[in-house]
Amino acid sequence: MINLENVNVEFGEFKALHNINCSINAKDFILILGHNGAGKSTLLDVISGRLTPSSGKILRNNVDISLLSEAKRARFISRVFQNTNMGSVATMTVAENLAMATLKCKTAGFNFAIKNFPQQIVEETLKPLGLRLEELLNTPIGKLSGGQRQIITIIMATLCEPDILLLDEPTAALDPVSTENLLQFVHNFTKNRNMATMMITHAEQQAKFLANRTWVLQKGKLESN
Ligand SMILES: Nc1ncnc2c1ncn2[C@@H]1O[C@H](COP(=O)(O)OP(=O)(O)OP(=O)(O)O)[C@@H](O)[C@H]1O
Repeated sequence: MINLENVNVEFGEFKALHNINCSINAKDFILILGHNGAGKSTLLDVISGRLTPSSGKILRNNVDISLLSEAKRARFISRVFQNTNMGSVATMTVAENLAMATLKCKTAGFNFAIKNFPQQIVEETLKPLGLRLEELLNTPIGKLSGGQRQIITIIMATLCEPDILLLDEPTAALDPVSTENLLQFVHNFTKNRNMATMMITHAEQQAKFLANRTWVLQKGKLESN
């Protein structure tokens, strides 16, 4: 589905990614491990289009997307950051944030989206979680706990059914119990979807039950693939 061919990323003299070759298939759950500065976020940056490779190619279904903008790739590649402020708006309610996320796949405006709030998100996604998040729809998202907000952010990132979900240390700001809950949520949420997930984590032991593949980056090189 997504293939990286001989991808290099250079910042001036410094080479952050060295000749990366890998493939990401539908339904893969790939853990990305590595020390600080190993190149993990840079790898997600180059896949999401935040960075353009210095050389090499990124293919989606055999089409070269290396020069496609981040905004255009967002239709099929969704990214969630450790800082939930980057994926949701604190002062807007949970419902407004979810409605806003539906706009990514439509041409309608925000007023239309909020007036036509998709109840199916409540019935099909929120209620089955059993976390009573549907009771918080009218609460500003900034008032939720870090774990609750991260769950809503991940749901928002997947409303347009991307091919691939990129999770950049989604548990980094969470306590151990919230980390367990979030990982369990991610497991339940991703397993029945026809979507690949790549997750950067420093919580390898806790997260390894999620993954069918584990990649380790070391000084910009992909050690296991
Ligand atoms: N815009 C940039 N300009 C120069 N160097 C950069 C830039 N972005 C990243 N780097 C360098 O590239 C290397 C890889 O950074 P990256 O953020 O990908 O590491 P990481 O594995 O995600 O680390 P961490 O676990 O600390 O988040 C680091 O040495 C970093 O300093």
